[in-house]
Amino acid sequence: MASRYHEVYDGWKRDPEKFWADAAKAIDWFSPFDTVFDPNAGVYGRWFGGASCNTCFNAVDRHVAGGRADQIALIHDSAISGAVRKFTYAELKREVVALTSVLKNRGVQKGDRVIIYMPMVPEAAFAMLACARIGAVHSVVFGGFASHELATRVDDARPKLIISASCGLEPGRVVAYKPLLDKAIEMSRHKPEACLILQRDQLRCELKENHDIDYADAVARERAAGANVDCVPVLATDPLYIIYTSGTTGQPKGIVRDNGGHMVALKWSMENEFGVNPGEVFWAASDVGWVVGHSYIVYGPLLHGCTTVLFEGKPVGTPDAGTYWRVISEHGVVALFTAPTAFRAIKGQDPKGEFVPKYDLSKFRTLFLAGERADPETIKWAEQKLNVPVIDHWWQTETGSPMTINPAGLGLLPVKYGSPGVPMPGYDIRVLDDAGHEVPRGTLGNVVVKLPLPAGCLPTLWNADDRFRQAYLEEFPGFYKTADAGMMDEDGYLFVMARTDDIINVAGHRLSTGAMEEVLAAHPDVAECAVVGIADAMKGQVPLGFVVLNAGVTRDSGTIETEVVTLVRERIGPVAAFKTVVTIKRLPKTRSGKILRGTMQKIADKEDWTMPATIDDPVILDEIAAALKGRGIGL
Ligand SMILES: CCC(=O)SCCNC(=O)CCNC(=O)[C@H](O)C(C)(C)COP(=O)(O)OP(=O)(O)OC[C@H]1O[C@@H](n2cnc3c(N)ncnc32)[C@H](O)[C@@H]1OP(=O)(O)O
Repeated sequence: MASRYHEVYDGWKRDPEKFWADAAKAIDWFSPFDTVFDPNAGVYGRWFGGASCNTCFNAVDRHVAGGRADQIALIHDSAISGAVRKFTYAELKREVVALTSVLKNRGVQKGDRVIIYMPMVPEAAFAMLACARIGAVHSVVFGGFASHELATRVDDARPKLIISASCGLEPGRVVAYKPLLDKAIEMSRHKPEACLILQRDQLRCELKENHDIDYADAVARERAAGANVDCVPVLATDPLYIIYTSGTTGQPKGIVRDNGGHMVALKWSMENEFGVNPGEVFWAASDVGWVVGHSYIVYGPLLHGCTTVLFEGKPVGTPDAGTYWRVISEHGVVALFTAPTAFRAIKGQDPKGEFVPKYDLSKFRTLFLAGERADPETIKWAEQKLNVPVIDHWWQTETGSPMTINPAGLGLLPVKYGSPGVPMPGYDIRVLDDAGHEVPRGTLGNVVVKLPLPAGCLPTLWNADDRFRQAYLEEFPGFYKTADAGMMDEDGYLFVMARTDDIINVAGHRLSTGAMEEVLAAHPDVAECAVVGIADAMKGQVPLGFVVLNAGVTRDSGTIETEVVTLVRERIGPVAAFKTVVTIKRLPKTRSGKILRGTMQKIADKEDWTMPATIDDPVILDEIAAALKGRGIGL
């Protein structure tokens, strides 16, 4: 089929308001919008001002009323425990209504915040939808974060209630969530009024009297009492959720997502970008704690009337490299969205793809990869083994849906390996030099988006308009700064090469090296430190720490390094994958005192580097190279 991409994209460019007004027809509004886009509202404008709506209504209730009551809405497939649970749209509604009633009875109202700190269980999705149903603002915190990170989010979001679970399941270990939650609440200045705890059989936990509520008991009580809570009308511009993402310091940024624009953008993307039809099975193998989980495990598929798969497992080891193919065949998945790391892991264990023919993948049409750079070898391997189009695409927590993709629903364009595709309607993507001038096609520069951002993107940061302006809008006036560096080719395909800030991407997880440095610096024996992201064949990048010890420290440096690694795991969490610290005598700096992290990374990655003209003492770089060689790095 010839691609309609150019026609659709040009149509958006000619008349953006018409484009979004047409897209908005796919959503059921309680009352219509006054303006499609109001440039004078908010920081850079707001979408669908004046409209009232409800995201839970569109994701659940309208499907029940509209003939999908008996269609499976959500499949929980736990490759770790072996359990599979399925919920029809009618059952999903019953679960969500009962939970909403629990929240309501605990005094949770429109505008209140609720933190959800849960493993990959269906109750995490119920919790998100229950908040949406009464207009409460949820903030899901990824389970791989430790107490300190959770506490930071508690203090910023100030939740009335926290919904959590007794434990999560990782391969070979049960992760006790409750002690992490209790410690976070102990550390935070803000204290939630109560915690609703889902007890899992693998590890039950003690509940605190007058504070912790048993999730199952509370929901069962409401169900027995015949609870019924209607969807509360909220403004299209009211926040649906806050999702925290790494900033350049230890203080994460609270990305705000509104109700109206978010629904419109996701519904459009499901059909036109992912090429999926209502009633089909869509699987995003990510975590509800990440934006992919919000957009493409929960909201996107449900808004579109699809069946979504919520998978608790890993691409390998649960139990083998055939797990993904088992899930696709067992549940009739038509499209899978995952991170390239997952495919590198599968390829590493099953290079010949011997597990693939063991399963019936006849319904499977498309593989989507995002979250980190997809290397061409991995894409080609997946194409060859699966015999379906493999679509790399690019977006951010901030945007909530793809900025660039090869749009399956509009008809695929030719694939260019190494490129995550072409800009989607709403995104006028430019590449600028550091002075803000557009560079010629094929030239590397700062990737930016001309304002306004489209429906579904963040309107601001939670309680931090100024930080939003400063972080995203000030450096290139009139544009949103993606903080990615890349280039656009003659055919309008984008190539994304690197970050322009201190964020690194570890297995698709966006992490701040600045936040890690704050942890290293907190060790009593550390005088100075630096963290850089170095290349890793499996995870794309991993962090590498350097520490300079305080004068007079006589303790064994190996012991201190182990303590530093433990500290990062305790403060940030296992997801940081922080495993290596090298003790050095001095850090290389410019004469003005700036640490030469870029040069250190190049030495560790054995890339070409030139002696920085402003370096204070060039000999230090030899010391670094020697220290790294001693650890088998940069050889
Ligand atoms: C497009 C917009 C975006 O970019 S949104 C972000 C998209 N990113 C993603 O969806 C993430 C994709 N990555 C993954 O799903 C995983 O990394 C995959 C590929 C499955 C590999 O998982 P895994 O083998 O656990 O490695 P990892 O690097 O993720 O984990 C490192 C350590 O953290 C742990 N961990 C992970 N998740 C949890 C959790 N929910 N609760 C507790 N612990 C967790 C892992 O067990 C691992 O621990 P350890 O160091 O091995 O002890």
